Amino acid sequence: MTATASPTGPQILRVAVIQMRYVEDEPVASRLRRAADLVCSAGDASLVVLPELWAHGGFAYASWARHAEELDGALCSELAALARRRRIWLHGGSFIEREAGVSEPRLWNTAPVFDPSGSQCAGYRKIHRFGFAAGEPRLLTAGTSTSAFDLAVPGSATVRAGLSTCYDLRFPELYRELVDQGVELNLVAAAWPEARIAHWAALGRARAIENQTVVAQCNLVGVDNGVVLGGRSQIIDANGDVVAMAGDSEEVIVADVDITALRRMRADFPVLADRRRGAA
Ligand SMILES: O=C(O)CCC(=O)C(=O)O
Repeated sequence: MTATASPTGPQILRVAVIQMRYVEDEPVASRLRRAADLVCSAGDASLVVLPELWAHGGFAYASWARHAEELDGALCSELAALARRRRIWLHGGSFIEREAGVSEPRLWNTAPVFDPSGSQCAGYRKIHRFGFAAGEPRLLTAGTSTSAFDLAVPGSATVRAGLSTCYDLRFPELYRELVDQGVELNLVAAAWPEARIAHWAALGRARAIENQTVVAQCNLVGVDNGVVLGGRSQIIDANGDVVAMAGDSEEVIVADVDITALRRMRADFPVLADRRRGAA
């Protein structure tokens, strides 16, 4: 969190969302260099978010097994070093994770998060796999647990962030679980196609409004295995207002998220307290 906060003033978290271009024939190492340059271009943002499978391809099914890495592999090590060098919280988007230490390893679509010391402070394996009978359900194992972590910066608020990936956005019950864990900020990494970009925009606002959380959605642009990726990354406040939005090219969007305003809004309009579980 960049934050300037005094004990009585607003507590502000500066969030940068890296809407990266996916280039099909680019080597993974070059994608990593470009991602690092984009992260460095995010200025003094305290939290930087990368998209889903920006290094391994959201629809590059044929090369997933070849590119898959273990949690302590080269990709995560580079991201950890980057977080440490920049002294930022870095959401690494996601990568194809290979199970360690077995002869027939499972693969997951895994989102790693690093704290400013470079330690991995959270990880999330995508629960809802996209592609129906093909794609992710055929090649990947589904995650089985939600993931949230506390972003803490001396002199400012501690904010609990929840992790989800792309297709997860269509499943509101996941976000209810996260809000029950105290989540105030949802980070969504995606490789969301242009064909359904209206859903991406609307679902992000719906998740923000119904859970009274800030939502930061980070998408790719470019073409992957014939799928045009739609961009339109957005940062939405807990009232459902879009405070930053990208277009359909590579760009970095930044917003100052006001944690004090989020808490005040929840106190003044306490919808979540009126939930009637099992009775509705
Ligand atoms: O739900 C959608 O329309 C897109 C989801 C997707 O592309 C994904 O989860 O990779």
